[in-house]
Amino acid sequence: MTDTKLEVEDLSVRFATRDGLVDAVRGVSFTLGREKLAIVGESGSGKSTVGRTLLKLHPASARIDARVLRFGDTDLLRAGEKAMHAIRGRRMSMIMQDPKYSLNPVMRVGDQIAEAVLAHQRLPRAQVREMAIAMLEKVRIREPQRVYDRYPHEISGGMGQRIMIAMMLIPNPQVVIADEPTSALDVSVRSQVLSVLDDLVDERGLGLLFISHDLNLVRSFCDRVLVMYAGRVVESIAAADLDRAQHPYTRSLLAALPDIDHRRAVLPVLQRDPGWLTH
Ligand SMILES: Nc1ncnc2c1ncn2[C@@H]1O[C@H](COP(=O)(O)OP(=O)(O)OP(=O)(O)O)[C@@H](O)[C@H]1O
Repeated sequence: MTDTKLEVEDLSVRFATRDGLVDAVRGVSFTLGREKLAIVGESGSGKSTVGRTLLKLHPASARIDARVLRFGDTDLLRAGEKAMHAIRGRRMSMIMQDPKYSLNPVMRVGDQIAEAVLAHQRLPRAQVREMAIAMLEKVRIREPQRVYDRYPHEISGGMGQRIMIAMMLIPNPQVVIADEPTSALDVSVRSQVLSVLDDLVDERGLGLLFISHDLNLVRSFCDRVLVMYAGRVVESIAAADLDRAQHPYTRSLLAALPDIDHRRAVLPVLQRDPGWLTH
């Protein structure tokens, strides 16, 4: 791993709710360099809260504490709204699960990319169109000239997700947070989106924080894995070493994965241990 882009030390996020305080993230530490770092864990373990906190997209009810929360040379803890506005979507971007909610349904996809280009630089109309088409090619969309004129409902989920990635790339971000970017896609298009993300890390040298509940997927796609349980990182491990994971929670997640070669009459049930929180 080279050049640290994100540094997180002892991050805690607590929400004030009507039913009391919720400790969503507890003492999480990690760094992100030029790599694909996964955060895995079951629903409610705090993965998305970590991602949103880095962009300070948390609701007002959240209380954020950390010893270090740094993006490049910016101290995110002290960064005000103006500084965050300059970072969000420019230097650090987020890809959400479902592109349908992010694309404008009444605007042609090419025009949406062109608008994103124009938001960052002033260029003549024809050149903007050329750039938008080049971005579509970059995310491996075939017949980009035709796709340019389509509306979001006329394209597939996988194509929509790649269009979102194309838009996100325009300002050349250093860090991308992808929150379950492929869970709404079927398996055949999932690999197209993953290979586009893979190229970005290789070619542009960006850092990818890949949030997922799918241990099998991150095992083959990511370089390192943080396993979260009830707000804590219980294990941090190279993806290639997952089979040698030490923590009982990681081991039970692995044991619960379906195995096509060994059918089981009874599916394993994950047995929880209160001691996991103190490991
Ligand atoms: N705005 C909020 N107000 C109150 N509690 C919240 C808020 N956002 C998240 N939480 C709580 O924080 C905890 C962590 O939620 P988070 O969404 O980060 O988990 P997750 O691991 O990303 O789950 P999922 O995979 O379902 O998205 C949960 O208990 C959730 O209910």
